[in-house]
Amino acid sequence: LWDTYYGDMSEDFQRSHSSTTDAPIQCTLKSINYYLESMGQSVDKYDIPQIKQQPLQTEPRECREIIEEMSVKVPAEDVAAQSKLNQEQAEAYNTILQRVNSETPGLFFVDGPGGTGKTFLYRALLGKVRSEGMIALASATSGVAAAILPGGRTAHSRFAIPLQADETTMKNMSKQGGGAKLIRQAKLIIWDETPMAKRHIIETVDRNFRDIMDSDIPLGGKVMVFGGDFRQVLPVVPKSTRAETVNASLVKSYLWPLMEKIQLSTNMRARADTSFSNFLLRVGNGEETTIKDNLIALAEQMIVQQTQHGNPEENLIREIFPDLQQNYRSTDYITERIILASRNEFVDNLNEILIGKFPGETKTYISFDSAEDDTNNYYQEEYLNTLTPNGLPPHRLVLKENAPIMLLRTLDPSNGLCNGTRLICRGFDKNIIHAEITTGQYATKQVFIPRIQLSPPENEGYPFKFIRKQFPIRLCFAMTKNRAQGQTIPNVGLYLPQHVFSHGQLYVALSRGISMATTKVLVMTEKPERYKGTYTRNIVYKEVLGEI
Ligand SMILES: Nc1ncnc2c1ncn2[C@@H]1O[C@H](COP(=O)(O)OP(=O)(O)OP(=O)(O)O)[C@@H](O)[C@H]1O
Repeated sequence: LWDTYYGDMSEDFQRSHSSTTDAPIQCTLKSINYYLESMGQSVDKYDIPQIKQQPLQTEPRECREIIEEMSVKVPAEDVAAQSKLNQEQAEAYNTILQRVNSETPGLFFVDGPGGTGKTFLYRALLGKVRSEGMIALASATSGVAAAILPGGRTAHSRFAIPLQADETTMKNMSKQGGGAKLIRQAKLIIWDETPMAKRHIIETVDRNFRDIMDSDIPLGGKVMVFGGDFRQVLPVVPKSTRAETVNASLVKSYLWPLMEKIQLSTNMRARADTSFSNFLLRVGNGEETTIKDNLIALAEQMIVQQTQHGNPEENLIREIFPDLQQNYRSTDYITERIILASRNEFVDNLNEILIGKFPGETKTYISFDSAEDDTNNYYQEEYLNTLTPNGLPPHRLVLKENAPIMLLRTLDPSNGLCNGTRLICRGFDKNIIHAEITTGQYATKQVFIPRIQLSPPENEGYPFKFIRKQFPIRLCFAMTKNRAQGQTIPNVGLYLPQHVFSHGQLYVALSRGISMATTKVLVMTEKPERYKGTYTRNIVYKEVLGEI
């Protein structure tokens, strides 16, 4: 890639440094390194020319990590948030800030059901600490949750966590490097969505912080705020049993009893509809009355009625995307609604119906698929085209201008392009798609998405290395429930052709919404005999919640 694209990548630098041959190379390498570092990588890991060390300067230059952190802007709304905190949030805010100001260790876990304002609290804290000239680090388990926090990074890139961390993983960050210096200087560190991370990962960070801080105190004695909601998605352990999932959870870590628990309980998202927020809490805690097999009743107001004729999906689509033909150009209309389903095949089907209804000219991008090391040509391209492994875009990507899409890879986290970021298509070129970010702090930012090579995760179980060259995006009128975690979406449709099958799925989906009136559920499973009303399954691993 370096040899092929050096000419293009260095064009600007060649113009401004025409007198030397080395300067354009060094500038190009530094510019590539800038992007690699934001993804926890660096040029020295690749077999290309290397960045030369600068001759010693009289004034020692601050490292990139600290310069970058000190330049994170504090949004005015985060400063304003400090005066809007509800009583529970204000108590949490004061307790945490007291530790920051007195420079005493603090190991907290902010627990609160979806919508209780955990993110709101983090943003108020980050705003306060940063506006006083101190360093506060924001991280989250997923890219989307990280992108909601100003200066947020995924915990993996922020703490340089190896992909395969386990009980024995020790050092992941050099003690002398910029990352370690940043940790030492940080007065506050936030890690949102911790319940989604495997405990081994958090324990690896603990070992590393102790090493960096030369301290035996948990997390090196930093003021560390973990937070999240165990009622929502737990760590994903492929093909695991319930006991294995529970064992991978933070509640089973030696760190858990050491954390000071802070509880938030007022649902700020659905504060205008208390019967909805109380219902959500009962669903999340597994306290909603069941009739049998974990079946719970849903309020009639939320049910999408099925007519005898026609597609049931059509009724759900009409409820969530009313008057699509008149509203499709409105960014607010598109971002304020979503249909959630549990499986990719359901999501694909709904997206296909909706893009068909969406006004405008169709643009289709066909992927180029190949199987690496398939010297005998066992796997024909036509066969590869039919595969759509988890997390990969389809072979035929059908789009329209103004249609909603979701990014499937982290391309540039410092500019809001994370795995899971929602966008709207604005224009199409042969090898580039012009889009606008619609979620998080980068909303309204115009970006370009390139066509890239993608492979499924190794545990997808293909006997060959599958490579698809395609734009790393999917349509996003509908998406899987787990992807919606952390987001507030005013009009939520829930598509249930079958019952949910794992912990927290029903709750994550329902708790994205703000009221019963704007949350619609299409239940297509058989009605239980002798019971009136509509029922669906709610699965809650109470053994995890019991530890809180
Ligand atoms: N004190 C507050 N005043 C006004 N609005 C608030 C307050 N706290 C939270 N909100 C609003 O309530 C909604 C939900 O808050 P937030 O996203 O912070 O909840 P959360 O606990 O992080 O939810 P989830 O677990 O689903 O990610 C947001 O729209 C947020 O702006």
